[in-house]
Amino acid sequence: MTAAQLTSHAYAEQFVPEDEVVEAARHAGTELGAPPIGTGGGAALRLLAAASRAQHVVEIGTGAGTSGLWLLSGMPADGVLTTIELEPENAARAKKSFARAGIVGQRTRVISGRALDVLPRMNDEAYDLVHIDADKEGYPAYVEHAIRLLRPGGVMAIDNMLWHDKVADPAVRDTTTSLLRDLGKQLRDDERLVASLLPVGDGMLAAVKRHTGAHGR
Ligand SMILES: C[S@@+](CC[C@H](N)C(=O)[O-])C[C@H]1O[C@@H](n2cnc3c(N)ncnc32)[C@H](O)[C@@H]1O
Repeated sequence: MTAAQLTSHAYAEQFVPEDEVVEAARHAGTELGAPPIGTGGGAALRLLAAASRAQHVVEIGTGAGTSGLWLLSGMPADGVLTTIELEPENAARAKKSFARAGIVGQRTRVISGRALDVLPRMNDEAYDLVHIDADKEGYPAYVEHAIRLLRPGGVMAIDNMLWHDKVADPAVRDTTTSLLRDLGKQLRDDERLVASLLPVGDGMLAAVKRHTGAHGR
């Protein structure tokens, strides 16, 4: 990247400012070792939630609640976020983040547990948006659950799909980078989806689940 491109990228990342509750959640996430979504990624999540009028949202990987706060700010006022988190300490901090933001209790369900234990209990085609931001080795399985959970026209958002600039470099072939590179291409070519890799934050792959039979090409 040229210096001008770097400046534009940094400008875009900070374009939508975060409020102080989001900032505090982001710092808490970093301290807890649960890397929070950045401001650019958060603003993109808010956009996707608003554009899809996401009433029912699932998140895999709550952290300290940074991405959840962004999602909630784009959802309708009575929308419900169900977010799954392995570490009880992170889940507790996320609940605090949501309370600090004045989110009423009925709007969030923070489920403590392993995503692959929780997801199979969730209903098919009952959700408008699924955000995936947890352990990378779980991503292929989370994606399949997300496609099952989404209504036709629903949106999937997957964080870290550029994986610290390693995915774009074909010479980098460690396990996580290869997994994310392969997964991105697989989703790009998946007939069930309309996908785009957005260069916000660490890379957000966003995809809409097609209506059956609507290939539109
Ligand atoms: C990158 S952080 C999530 C950051 C969060 N989305 C945010 O913006 O603040 C990943 C989170 O996924 C959680 N996690 C890791 N493996 C998990 C699993 N198998 N099931 C559920 N959560 C998991 C971690 O404990 C961690 O809090």
